[in-house]
Amino acid sequence: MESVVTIAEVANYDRELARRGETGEVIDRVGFALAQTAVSLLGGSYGRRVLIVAGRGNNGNDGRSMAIHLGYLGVAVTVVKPEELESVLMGPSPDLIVDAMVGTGLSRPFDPPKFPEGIPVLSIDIPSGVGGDTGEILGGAVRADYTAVIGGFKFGHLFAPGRDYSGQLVRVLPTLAPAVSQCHIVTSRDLEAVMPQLPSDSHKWSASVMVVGGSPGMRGAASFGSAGAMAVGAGIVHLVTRAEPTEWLEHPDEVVVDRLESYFAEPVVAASRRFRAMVVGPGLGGSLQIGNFVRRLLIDTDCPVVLDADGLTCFRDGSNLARTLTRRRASTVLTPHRGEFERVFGAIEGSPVVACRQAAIDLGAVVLLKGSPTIIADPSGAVALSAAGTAKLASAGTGDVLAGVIAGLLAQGMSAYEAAWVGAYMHGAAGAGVSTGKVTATSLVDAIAHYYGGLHCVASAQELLR
Ligand SMILES: NC(=O)C1=CN([C@@H]2O[C@H](COP(=O)(O)OP(=O)(O)OC[C@H]3O[C@@H](n4cnc5c(N)ncnc54)[C@H](O)[C@@H]3O)[C@@H](O)[C@H]2O)[C@@H](O)CC1
Repeated sequence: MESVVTIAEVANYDRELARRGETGEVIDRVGFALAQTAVSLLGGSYGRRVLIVAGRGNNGNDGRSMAIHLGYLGVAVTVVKPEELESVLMGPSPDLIVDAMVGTGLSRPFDPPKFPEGIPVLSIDIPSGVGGDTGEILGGAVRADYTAVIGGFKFGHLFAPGRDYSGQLVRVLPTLAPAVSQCHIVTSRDLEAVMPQLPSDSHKWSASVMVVGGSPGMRGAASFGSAGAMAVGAGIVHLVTRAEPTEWLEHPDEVVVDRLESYFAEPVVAASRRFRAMVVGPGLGGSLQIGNFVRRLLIDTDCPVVLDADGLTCFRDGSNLARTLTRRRASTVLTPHRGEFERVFGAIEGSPVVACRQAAIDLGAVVLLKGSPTIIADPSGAVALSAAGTAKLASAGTGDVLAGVIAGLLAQGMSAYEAAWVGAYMHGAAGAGVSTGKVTATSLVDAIAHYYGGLHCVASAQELLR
């Protein structure tokens, strides 16, 4: 996984470089790498003009170092302070403008100078004016066509609106990142490394999933949860539901439907002993009686649970949920979208990463906050971000599919944290690959099955070669 660093981590790292007397040497390496990046963007150096707008801190120093290396490469470079920009723009037009005004040291609202239209802009590290920890714009910000990310990604590259100001991200010296980072962005390579391998003598109960959801008139959500689990290799899925039998006539035969006669938890707890993972909540409804039913399931069952939708929001405050989860004997993954998260934990002020991590620590459970990117927090403090996906995924039933996918992976023995970040990435990447205008839950299930199949082949081949 690629690391994502906080501004405090970068500042500590920079202080450590200064203490060791290595700042100058590092800035020289950064300048060299930035010059190479610019030349590659310009398609050469001969006859190219670059204008660098440099501030007073190390972001500006990166720009000044870049200027020296561009000069060695034969590029005509001009370095100006932000306040001098207007006067140099009277002369010949540059082929590239470099924004080296403020990087991670942004400390007050920024007033961006006006750049001429039609000339590409490369920001160093992060566009000036974008908050590194949140992606918020402080005052105004530079709209970059490219951002040369130095060392680790910053949250501001990944969260809107900063993401939309960053343009195309280009990595520069990726190893130049603080070793302490607890946050990573998931890539497809990470999935190949952790795909579960079921033993050759496995049978359908080796990866069995129970979905508890659906209610009269609310059949779809639980059905999509079941299909999601099947798509990633669950051997058998039992759906336990209060929905009317007539609502199941068109249900796929692979899923066994068990009718729940009342919201009395004991029979479900007894039946759950045969299963390796559960999804609790999609389409279940939100009455007090259902709240008590869900609480009993969480306390009395022994297999990992994905708590989704109504299963989550029947806990109207986080402390009640925390009390219940401290009595659980197995792992739990919570999968709220922002509205559900705020209903249970209160409004998110500032960084959603900080809020999600705190919720995971407080609950001792994995919390997956759906969004762009999706944040997956482990109680240890580790955080993964999944930026895979597309706005087309915002359609009814896709969240239920995700809950089922995570349960399918849990049933194959993955840890709660791994199953959550793998599930989130697979869900987003498969959805992005759907070629139709809108991703329906049904088309998403097919795409995930296809994606999972491809990954599984790679993982099996690697296993054979070991
Ligand atoms: N580990 C890393 O990631 C490394 C980072 N380096 C660079 O160092 C940068 C951080 O350097 P600094 O900590 O010196 O901080 P910056 O250079 O990003 O910003 C600090 C300077 O900007 C001014 N400033 C702050 N807010 C402003 C605003 N709104 N309007 C105008 N001026 C403003 C401050 O007065 C100060 O002069 C990174 O973004 C990166 O470019 C590299 O040079 C070395 C390694």
